[in-house]
Amino acid sequence: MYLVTAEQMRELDRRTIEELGIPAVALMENAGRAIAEEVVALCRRRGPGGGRDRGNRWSNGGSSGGDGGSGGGADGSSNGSSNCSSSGGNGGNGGNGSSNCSSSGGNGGNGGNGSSNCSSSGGNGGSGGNGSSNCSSSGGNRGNGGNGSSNCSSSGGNGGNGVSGDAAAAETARAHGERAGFQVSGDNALTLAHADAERWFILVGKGNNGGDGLAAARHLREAGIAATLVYAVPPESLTGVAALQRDAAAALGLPALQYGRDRLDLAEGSGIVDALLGTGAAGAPRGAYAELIAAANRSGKAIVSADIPSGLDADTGATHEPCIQASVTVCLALLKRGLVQYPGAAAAGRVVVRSIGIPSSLAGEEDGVSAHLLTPEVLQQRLGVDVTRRRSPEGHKGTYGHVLLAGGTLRMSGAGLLSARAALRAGAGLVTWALPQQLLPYVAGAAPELMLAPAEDGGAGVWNAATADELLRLSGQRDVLAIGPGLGRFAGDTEWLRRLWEGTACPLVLDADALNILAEADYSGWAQRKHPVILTPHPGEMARLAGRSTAEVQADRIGLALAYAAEHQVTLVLKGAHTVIATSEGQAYVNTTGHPGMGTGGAGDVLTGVISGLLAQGLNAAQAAAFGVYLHGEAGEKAACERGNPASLIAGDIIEAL
Ligand SMILES: NC(=O)C1=CN([C@@H]2O[C@H](COP(=O)(O)OP(=O)(O)OC[C@H]3O[C@@H](n4cnc5c(N)ncnc54)[C@H](OP(=O)(O)O)[C@@H]3O)[C@@H](O)[C@H]2O)[C@@H](O)CC1
Ligand SMILES: [K+]
Repeated sequence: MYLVTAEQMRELDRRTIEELGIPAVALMENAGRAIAEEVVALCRRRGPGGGRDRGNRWSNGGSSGGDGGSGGGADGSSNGSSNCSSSGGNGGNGGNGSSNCSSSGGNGGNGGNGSSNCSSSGGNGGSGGNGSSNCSSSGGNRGNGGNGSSNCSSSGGNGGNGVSGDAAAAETARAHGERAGFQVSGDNALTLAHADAERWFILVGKGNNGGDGLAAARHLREAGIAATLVYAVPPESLTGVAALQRDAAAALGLPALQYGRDRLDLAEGSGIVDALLGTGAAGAPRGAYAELIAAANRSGKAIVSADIPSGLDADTGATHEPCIQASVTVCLALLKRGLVQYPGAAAAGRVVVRSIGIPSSLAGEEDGVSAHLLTPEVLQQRLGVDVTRRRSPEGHKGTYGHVLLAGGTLRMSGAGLLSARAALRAGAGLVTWALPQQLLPYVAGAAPELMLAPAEDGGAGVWNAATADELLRLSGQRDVLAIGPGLGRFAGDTEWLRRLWEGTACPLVLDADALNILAEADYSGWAQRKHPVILTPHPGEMARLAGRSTAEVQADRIGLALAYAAEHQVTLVLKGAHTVIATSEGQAYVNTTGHPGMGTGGAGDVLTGVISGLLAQGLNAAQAAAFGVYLHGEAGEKAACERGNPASLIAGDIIEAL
């Protein structure tokens, strides 16, 4: 999934409108419809008078899709493309071809062959037919969809067999005197059982984001939901397509208030659509915008944001004061970078990316588009990683490479051990841990699979500058050198690192104190390396490397990581929630795996080991960094789950979950 800046999004809008000839108002119409569908989906999830429903996950695609697994488990295995979600009940079986199944309270039916959308609310979904089929069931049992194009819905009772496009079958039925069951449904995505209990305020800004909100208001009204417009500015000040939407809403008689002129209590509604500011926002919200945002947050009502939460910097994820705290953000066309970096990711709540007619293939043609959400698809298709980690039947330990790790001191021996063990679990054929000699009696046998290479330490149990010779010799027969976990600082460490940087003919992974050494050295003057370098700083280490404050690093993680990687020709792994991987060629990947329980000592050492282990197996720097981060986060999730309470997670658990 692409991640774009506001500037890149504007360019894609422009090309869609000017080069493809798709009118701006059509895009806005689609945007409004998508927002309305997500409001309806939220209303369905929480039920009448429900709570705020704040979540935090990304999903892609159709209405109400992707709210996986609250309650029953989705049984969504299907061939082809399938989105299954289940809330309270069991998701049905996805059929062949494209299938969207959602179930709320009941059992989802079986998706049929071809394109099938099945949703079930309170009852059991039936089987989708062959061909294109939309089935929904509310309160009763769903009938079976027929062949051909079929729309079936059932409310309260048992659905009959859906009318199908198979004329011959219908004719046969008539010939046998049977009366075909007949079902007509409305627009399921905009159907809400308790619509009359809902009253939404639509906060409308001056620009196109406001236009999206106005279009959404009309669609909500179609769904039977009362929608009241709240203009932040006099409606007359809207221009262009937003003004068209204003006029359409007025012609339909949608009630409209103007902030500051009319009485308004947002707490009187059941939810709020935030269409104040989008990608055209500049700086902190001003005047009526700021006051409306603060009032919306105070109201305690669910907020659905159009495109981005108003008050968020769409590029960096920084939040201005005030910034909307959304339950759901309906991100339009392509995922904005600011929605995947904290604190923006928290302000956005659950992010749903909805297509509005801007082809994502246009993004692929743009040189400037350089960031992606790190998903299994991106790993496989963009980075060419075999995510199955398949082993060759003919393979042996020599096939999977040899890691040399330099780290650990008497007081920080565990960091080296964790890193070395993680390299083994990542699949490296062999791992040699080079360590100060004094450590040997304490760690020998701690991990029998490891090879140990004691370095002369003069009895002090710490590293010294003279060990560079031994490391250079050892690295000659190894596939990767990782330096840093538990390394500590020592006299002459800058020169020591320079010799290893310049003298090793294999990829280099630098972490922890190796990064601190680098931060103090002017390493741009060191000889250029033929083999790649991966740096794995946490925000504090990144701040030292870049000569910034930690707050500055966190304020624009993607931008800074990209700039640093390009300037220093390294692959950079900027750790933290939603770790950023930036390559020297200008590609950034934002990780989607991980768990708050991973904030524990040694987790970073484990990551260094995993990345090194992957490099040893022949992955290139971008592949190893990205896949390593992904696997590390996934293992953390699994380990946190196994522990029961994430606070109990320790770094060793992550290794065991790999
Ligand atoms: N282009 C398209 O075809 C499509 C675009 N789409 C949608 O459009 C959105 C982008 O729309 P946009 O460019 O009109 O900007 P937007 O964020 O609505 O508002 C800018 C206005 O707000 C004002 N303003 C700015 N900063 C402010 C502040 N800090 N505090 C207060 N006011 C501030 C500023 O007014 P000014 O101060 O300049 O008078 C300016 O006029 C995008 O996110 C998506 O939702 C979709 O429909 C798909 C098709
Ligand atoms: K918004």
